[in-house]
Amino acid sequence: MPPVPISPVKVGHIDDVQELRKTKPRTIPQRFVRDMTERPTLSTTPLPPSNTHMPVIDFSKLTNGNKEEVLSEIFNLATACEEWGFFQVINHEIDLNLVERIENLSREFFMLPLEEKQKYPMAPGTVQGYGQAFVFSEDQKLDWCNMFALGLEPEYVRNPNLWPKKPERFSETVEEYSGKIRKLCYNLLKYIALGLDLKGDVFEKMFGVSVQAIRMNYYPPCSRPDLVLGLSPHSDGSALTVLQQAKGGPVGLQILKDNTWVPIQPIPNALVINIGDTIEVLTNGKYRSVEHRAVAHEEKDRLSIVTFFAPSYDVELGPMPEFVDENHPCKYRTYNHGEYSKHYVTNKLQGKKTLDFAKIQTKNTN
Ligand SMILES: COC(=O)C(/C=C/C1=C(C)CCCC1(C)C)=C/O[C@H]1C=C(C)C(=O)O1
Ligand SMILES: O=C(O)CCC(=O)C(=O)O
Ligand SMILES: [Fe+2]
Repeated sequence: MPPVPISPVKVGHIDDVQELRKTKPRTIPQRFVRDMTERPTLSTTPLPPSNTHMPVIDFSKLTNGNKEEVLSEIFNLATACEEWGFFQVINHEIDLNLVERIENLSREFFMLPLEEKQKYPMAPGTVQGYGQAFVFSEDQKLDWCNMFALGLEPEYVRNPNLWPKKPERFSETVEEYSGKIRKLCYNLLKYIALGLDLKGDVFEKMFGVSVQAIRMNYYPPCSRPDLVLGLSPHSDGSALTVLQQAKGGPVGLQILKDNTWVPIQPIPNALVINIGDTIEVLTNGKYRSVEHRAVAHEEKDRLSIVTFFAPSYDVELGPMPEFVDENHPCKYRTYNHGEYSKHYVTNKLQGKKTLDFAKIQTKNTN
């Protein structure tokens, strides 16, 4: 009898992008070359700042402002969530030394020899460890990116075998950083709730022990950034995502706004926050998770550190009654978040397609 395959997912050979880059290939391997319709726009003519500068939220005004400042910043936050689905947070109260340490350690991790990183392999069809996530077939195009991801909270999403021993203090720093980001997420959810005229603790109570995961994305330079994508277009399956872009990197994040891919100019020391699919469902689409992607750069590498913050897997979710009435019919069914997570991580990143899982299909009457 032939041996039983360990994983039914056949992904073919996945080149390690950093190693590939070292060989300075004259042509980009076909598996990374996108079809014409998917290739990125790397416009050299700058868009007006009103398009590329996503809203900025001053967190210190929310936590320490006078009554007027608090109310006005909650209003700005609500507008950012409704009109952009993305915003940058300044004065977030996370020690800049910690922000710098996690950045340096992440970079040191990616700079380790391949054999060291491969001690923590991302098995085909899974999302934790070192490798490339969301690849499910041999003919799927690959992203110009190496990833390292870890489940953090609750205990049931952790895989202790994937926590690296090198660089020194990496794991402790991930724990320290993630504790602070968790607090920031709970705080942001409180102000998002208040901006929606809900009780401040509604999401914290609803989410149970929230799921949290971290992913470091390393995008090496690419001789033909016009042919590849750093990260395929997707929305995040989380409630909130927190993105830290390493200092000195090129513009890489693009968000789909009014059908145009808009490059986002990083603000030094700010964190980028985006609304995930969970908040879209809970608000019945009032706040939407926005499709985004990353592009590569010809000369510069780029590093991003991403936290996904979501409800516990046992939570049942659906649109909250406050957002459903005769003018706003219910757009999503009620489902279990654990099942949504499973669906999300077992499908390739493809715009907002994953959310079809929850959408109530409306009949086409034409
Ligand atoms: C692009 O999105 C992701 O990589 C991602 C993965 C997160 C996860 C891990 C890296 C390990 C632990 C499980 C978990 C699925 C959270 C996105 O996370 C989103 C997607 C869902 C669903 C979610 O809850 O967060
Ligand atoms: O690197 C980036 O800017 C985007 C990362 C991202 O969207 C993700 O990891 O989900
Ligand atoms: Fe994302």
